[in-house]
Amino acid sequence: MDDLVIAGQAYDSRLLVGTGKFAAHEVMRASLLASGARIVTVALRRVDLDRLGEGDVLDFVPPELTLLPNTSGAVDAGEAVRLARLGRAATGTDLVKLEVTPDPRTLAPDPIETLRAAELLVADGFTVLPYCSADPVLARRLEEAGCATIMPLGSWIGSNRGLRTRDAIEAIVAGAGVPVVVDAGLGVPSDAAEAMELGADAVLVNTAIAVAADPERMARAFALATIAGRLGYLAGQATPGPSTAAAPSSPLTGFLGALPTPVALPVVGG
Ligand SMILES: CC(=O)[C@@H](O)[C@H](O)COP(=O)(O)O
Repeated sequence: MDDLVIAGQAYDSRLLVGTGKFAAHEVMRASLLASGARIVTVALRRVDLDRLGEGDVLDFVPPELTLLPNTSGAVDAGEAVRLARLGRAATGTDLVKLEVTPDPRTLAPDPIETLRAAELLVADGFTVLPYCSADPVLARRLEEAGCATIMPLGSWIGSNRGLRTRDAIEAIVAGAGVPVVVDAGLGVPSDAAEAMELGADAVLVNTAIAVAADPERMARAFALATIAGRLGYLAGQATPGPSTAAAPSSPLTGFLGALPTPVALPVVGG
């Protein structure tokens, strides 16, 4: 058993999946199932409450999965809090993925507004999972504010540029007392493995799965990569050697030294 535990709740998958950008709701549903994810995030602004039960995106999220509404589109703390409260009223969950992204070009999270919103939402009884810059000081402040996880970016949302924040993620992991979920920009399964090998507790992937030629297969690939990276981390990695010298994998001296004088091989066929 190696469950991901968030706010006292155990999940047997360390891959969280987003629901945007899929060509069709049916493809999304099949991909969610293929990913093995237990937590699925949905943008509250995409949910049409009047269409629930009539083909809204939420109708295609398998009911056994935990819904993590997000405040995507919010540009300041006030808007994020309003969206979160609407989401809670509509879905009945206290979980919220806090996103405050005022810059339309980078969708970079606003650290000050994110922290402010986190404080307000925690005080209001939410379980807050904040999307944030890869900044160990901010991560500490969010944790102190009562956030249930820290969700630093790997690279810009939707960029598929991989783990550009590797060093900062390592520093965050080293100091965090809550799960660290690397969120955004993971473009290929090996990016997820890399994040997990660094010691991240989980990863969140949306675009790379949704826009793949075969989203269902890509979802499975991310699932396996997440597991592989986690196992690699738990197994304890070897320290990299210097770039200028090899270290033989087989201890040649001991083996050759133990051999007796060469033996004459029998001649076959004449
Ligand atoms: C779906 C979500 O909530 C975001 O965190 C984001 O969209 C994920 O990033 P990628 O789309 O780059 O995977």
